[in-house]
Amino acid sequence: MHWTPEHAQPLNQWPEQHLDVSSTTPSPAHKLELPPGGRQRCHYAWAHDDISALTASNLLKRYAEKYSGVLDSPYERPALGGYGDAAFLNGAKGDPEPWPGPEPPYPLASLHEGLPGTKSGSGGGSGGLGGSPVLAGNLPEPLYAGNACGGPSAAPEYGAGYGGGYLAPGYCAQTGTALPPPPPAALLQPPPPPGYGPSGPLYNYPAGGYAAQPGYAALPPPPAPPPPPYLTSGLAAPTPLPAPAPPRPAPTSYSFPAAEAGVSLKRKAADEGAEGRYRKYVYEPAKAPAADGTSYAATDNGECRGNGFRPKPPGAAEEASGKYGGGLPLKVLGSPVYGPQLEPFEKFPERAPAPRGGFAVPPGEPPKGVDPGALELVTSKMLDCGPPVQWADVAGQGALKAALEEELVWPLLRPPAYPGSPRPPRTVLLFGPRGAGKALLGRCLATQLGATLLRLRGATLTAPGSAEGAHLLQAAFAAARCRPPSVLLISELDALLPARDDGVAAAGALQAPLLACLDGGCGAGSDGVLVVGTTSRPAALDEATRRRFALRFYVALPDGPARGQILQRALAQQGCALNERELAALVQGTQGFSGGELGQLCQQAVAGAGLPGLQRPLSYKDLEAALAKVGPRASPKDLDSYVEWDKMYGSGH
Ligand SMILES: Nc1ncnc2c1ncn2[C@@H]1O[C@H](COP(=O)(O)OP(=O)(O)OP(=O)(O)O)[C@@H](O)[C@H]1O
Ligand SMILES: [Mg+2]
Repeated sequence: MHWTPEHAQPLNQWPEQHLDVSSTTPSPAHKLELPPGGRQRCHYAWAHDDISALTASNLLKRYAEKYSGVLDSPYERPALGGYGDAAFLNGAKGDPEPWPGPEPPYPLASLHEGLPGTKSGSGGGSGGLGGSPVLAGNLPEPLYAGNACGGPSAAPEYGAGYGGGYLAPGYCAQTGTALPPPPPAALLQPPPPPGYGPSGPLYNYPAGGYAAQPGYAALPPPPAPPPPPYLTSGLAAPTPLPAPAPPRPAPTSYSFPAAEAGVSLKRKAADEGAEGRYRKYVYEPAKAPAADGTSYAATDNGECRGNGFRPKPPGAAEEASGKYGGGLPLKVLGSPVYGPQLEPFEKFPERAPAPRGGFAVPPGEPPKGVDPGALELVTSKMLDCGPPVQWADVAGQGALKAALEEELVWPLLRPPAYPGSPRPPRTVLLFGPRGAGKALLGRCLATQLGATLLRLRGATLTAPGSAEGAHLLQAAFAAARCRPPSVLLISELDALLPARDDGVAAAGALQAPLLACLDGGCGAGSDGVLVVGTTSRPAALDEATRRRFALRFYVALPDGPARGQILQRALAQQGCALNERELAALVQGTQGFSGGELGQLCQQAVAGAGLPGLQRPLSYKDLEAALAKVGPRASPKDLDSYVEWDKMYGSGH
């Protein structure tokens, strides 16, 4: 058949002039899946009118020579009638059946071979997608793992720089090197007929393309570039890309970001810190105190002119020993402090707890109405001289730590902006599951405020009966008030209140003295005293008690990374170091555990291993065995109730 220019009529006249071609070779841009059912005469729309007649006839001749065998290939093709002409010829209009069954589409490359930009000689490995972006767009992803050409719409041989010309397999955009400017697309590829845009499938291949075809898996290496004659003259043949890198093996191990080298996380944290709310909390090792010692005004005797809370005096040595009877401070006991958190948290210059013993009630008149014996008891038994707790010692809880710092610590440390300016909050309620870290955060607040910490437990106060308990409570508030700054941490606050669920007043309910002290009774003014109440039963608090706490924060269970950090630290204390895969499995297996329960798990593992004195480090098996005995206490229903309570009464964060 001789192609003549009138064949290349504008497409809108095409229906009147469709062509009967003796050759069954489709124009490359209109390569159709020949319908199954044997050899058929096909009608093709030739719609390009830009290549010269000579070129076209050369092309035709070549196609005819090269592809005359195609129709003898073994694939069964459905009868052409299976696709209405309109459907067949205007694939975008019709919706022909997707190619049936597993039968693979015949190897495309052999059909595209000999096309401009393709290699000469025998059909190379398939997988080269025809140049037509639409054709390519609907076929399986190119099988090259490292295909530099992007998704399926770009032929895996050349990048877009070639405008999707007919490309032999194996050429990819030289992303690094500049390709010669692409030849005018019209030269390389006849424009698709109207209605076939790159977006609309020209041939309605199944959207997901075809399943990877057998035999396609191991593609032969990309063939050599086609000799120049097949490329529009003047274009240098693109240099072949090196064989694509083999796909990377899936990562076998799980690495806790916080467990990574602090540097990388710090860099990451710094990046994360660059924007967003936690900008100022980018984790940094403690900085040396500023030359003048503090970043806020302090009276000459080192007392902070703020709200009675005192910054750490410049250069004050960290108290070496702590509540652990001369043991190493908390930080040293475990593995190095938690690596920078996932939500990094800036540390204030590390603060030492108030000097030990400095809490003795000043000589002279004990505060009025306070039982001296109780006072003595409180200051000796309830004073917490534990090691300082820095923000980084609390794993996870990034948002909560930010809220505590911004809404509590800073306002308390900052001197009043002006006389009569609103007083910062002096009471905060931390609620959440047992062992979630509420008391730990209370201790952290005392460290950040440079305050002395007095710890009370609701159960301890109610045990000796309400009268005794009331004296202890009043003495605690009085002691805190006569030695500011101090933090009064009252755990299990709910134990002080009448048990609301059964309506019967709990023995020793101390609600009245509690509310009186929270209202400023029990001793001198409450400047310089922060009361931190914690409870795992917030619903037991009645409205009167709830309202006494200006801030109420939910302390949730640790998430995966936080659990990993707590486990790593607890295991380090047992001389146990799991590999990342084991650690990941353990983190996965301790979903719903609180920090306290993770600690119990490790202790159970030690006990279970029957290792008096730990002759050998704990193994993963010991921990697995312990998992059978220690489980999370908080049920999903409990967790939901915390979230509900937080929504209703929480300060949010
Ligand atoms: N986020 C955390 N990071 C590090 N350690 C934690 C964390 N949460 C809990 N722990 C550890 O778990 C143990 C229990 O923590 P804590 O006493 O603060 O829990 P709690 O919420 O006060 O429990 P309860 O409700 O029983 O009083 C402590 O040893 C603490 O160090
Ligand atoms: Mg507690």
